[in-house]
Parts: sequence; C-alpha cells; structure tokens
Amino acid sequence: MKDVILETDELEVVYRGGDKSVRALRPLSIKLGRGESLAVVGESGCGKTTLVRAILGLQPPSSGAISLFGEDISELDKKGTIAVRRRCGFIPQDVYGGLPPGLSALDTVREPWDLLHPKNNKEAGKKYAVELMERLGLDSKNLGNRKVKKGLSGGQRQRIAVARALINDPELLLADEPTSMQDISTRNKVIRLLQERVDRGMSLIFVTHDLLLARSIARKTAIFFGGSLCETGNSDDIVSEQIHPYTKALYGAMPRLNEKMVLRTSKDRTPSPTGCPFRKGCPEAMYVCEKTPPMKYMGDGRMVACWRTGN
Ligand SMILES: Nc1ncnc2c1ncn2[C@@H]1O[C@H](COP(=O)(O)OP(=O)(O)OP(=O)(O)O)[C@@H](O)[C@H]1O
Repeated sequence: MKDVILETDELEVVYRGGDKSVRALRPLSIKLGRGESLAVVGESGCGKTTLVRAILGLQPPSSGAISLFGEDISELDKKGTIAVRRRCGFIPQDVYGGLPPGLSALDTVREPWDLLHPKNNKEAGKKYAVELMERLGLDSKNLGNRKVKKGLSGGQRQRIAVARALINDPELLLADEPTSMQDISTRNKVIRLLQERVDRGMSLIFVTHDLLLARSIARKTAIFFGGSLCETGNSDDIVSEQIHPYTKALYGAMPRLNEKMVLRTSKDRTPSPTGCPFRKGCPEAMYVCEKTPPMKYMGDGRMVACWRTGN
C-alpha cells in the first residue's frame, strides 16, 4: 500500500473497572492509505467508538501500537500530538456533549479554522463555514447565529459537527455514525460531501451499523463483533457475498419490506472472552472455535477470521 496514513499493530483496548474488565478491542491490525475509505460496521458495543477514540489518542491502548502519518502516536510529545491531531477531523457520535455548547452554529463551524489560520484570514474562514453549512442544507442566515445548545435540532447539530470536522480540510476524517440523525435527503448531502473529499484524497474511517450505507460511502468495509475484526474486504464484495457467519447474520437482518428484522443467531450471542468471540451465537460453531481463529487471506483484500473458512 502506498502512503499509509493510519496503521494499527495488534491494537488492544481493555476497560478495567473493579473486578470486571471489558475487552473492547482485541488485537487488531489494519492499514489505511491516503484517499482510502473504510467503513467500520457492527452492532452496538462491538468496539467501533473505542477504535476511533484510540486512533485519536483519546483512549490509551492496553497493548499494541497506532501510527498516524508514519508516527507512533505513543511516542509523540504534546506538540507532536497536537500537530498530528490537526491533520485529522473528527465527527463525534455524541453531538450533544461533543460540540462547544456556548457558541453559535456558525462560530462552532469556524472555530477550528480560526485556531489554525492567521487573524487576518478570519473572513475567509467565515465564508468557508457558510459554504459548508449551505452544502449540508443548513440555512446559514437563519441558523448561523443560533446557539448550538438551544437553537438546533439533533440532525442540524450533527451536520454542524460534519462541517466543523471538514473546515480545515483534514487528511484523515474519523466519522462516528455521522448520519444517524439524518433523513434521506440530508443524509445524501452528508454522504456526497464526504465522497467528494475522499475523491480529492482525504482518508476516511466511517462508523456505522448499516452494511448498505457502508457500501455507499466506503470502498472497503470491516465487520466487527465483540471487539474483533471478523471480516474485511471491498464493500461491494461483502454485500454481494458474506463469508463470516456473523456477516451473514448481519446481512440477513437488514430491513426488508414486510419482514421483521431479526439477527438470526443463537439467542445468547454474548461475546466469548476467549477464542472466537462469536462462537456462542454462531450457528456454525465447532469445538475448534474455542481457539482464536487466524485471519485468512482470501485474495483481493478480503480477509476472514473463521475456522470454517478455507477448510
Ligand atoms: N469507559 C468505558 N468503561 C468501561 N467499558 C466501556 C467504556 N466505554 C465502552 N465500554 C464497553 O466497551 C465495549 C465497546 O464499546 P464501544 O462504545 O466502543 O462500542 P460501539 O460499537 O461504538 O457501540 P455503539 O454502536 O453503541 O456506539 C462495550 O461493551 C462497552 O460497554
């Protein structure tokens, strides 16, 4: 891969509290190149947000390493960390706690610009903020002066968060469910804007629960269960043929007309702490699944962590 922007090497995150611990991410090795887009897909609690927070240095890994723009983030001093973060944009999942509450909508979008650019360039920042708001269907004249905390709906706040994350033209954007509060029309506006940026060379990590949304935005998809990467490959290939039993279940549970959405797995699919995390819920589990399955390379970027694959 040319020009690797992001790399994780056996990255693991364990949350410890009292006598309980949660393996939120199990040893994970992924790479993302410049201009590449990766959707991180899985159900609630599978570790998606933890991954994004770890990449941004907001959650220290329990083991393993993360490198951004060729630098191991654990070895950076404060100045180095700030420099790396400035090359990244972040759309938080929580647009209530994740935005500065006291600012107006327009100032929320332009604030990161003002921090990076000389004072005499403020007008350019304002113009760019207005342009981004309008692109996202936010009437800047009407909404621009309203306080984010009081005057905007959840969906409007989320689009403000998108505009704020893009205003400094990040090289890497980490977007944590950035369309979860949008209707179809505003969702398409967000997707089109992100796609345009990717076409211009931005790298993208896009977190979602939705396999089809993943395919519409990202060339590659990674499916997670219980903190583990089950399967990854080209998004089109994953939607047309699922290999890992969990990906099959996830695909089978996609909403269809006149059908109830059901994830067809065993009733108890609590992630197993050792071995394959999906083995309790897996309709195809075998004895060997008590051991951690190796990642098998299937060609064309497809990788699957399942003992049944290739046998
Ligand atoms: N601060 C924390 N302390 C303890 N456990 C945590 C903490 N944050 C997350 N977890 C646990 O780690 C696991 C992964 O959580 P994470 O938020 O990364 O999942 P997610 O896939 O982003 O979920 P969602 O789609 O609901 O946002 C879950 O079991 C969660 O309960």
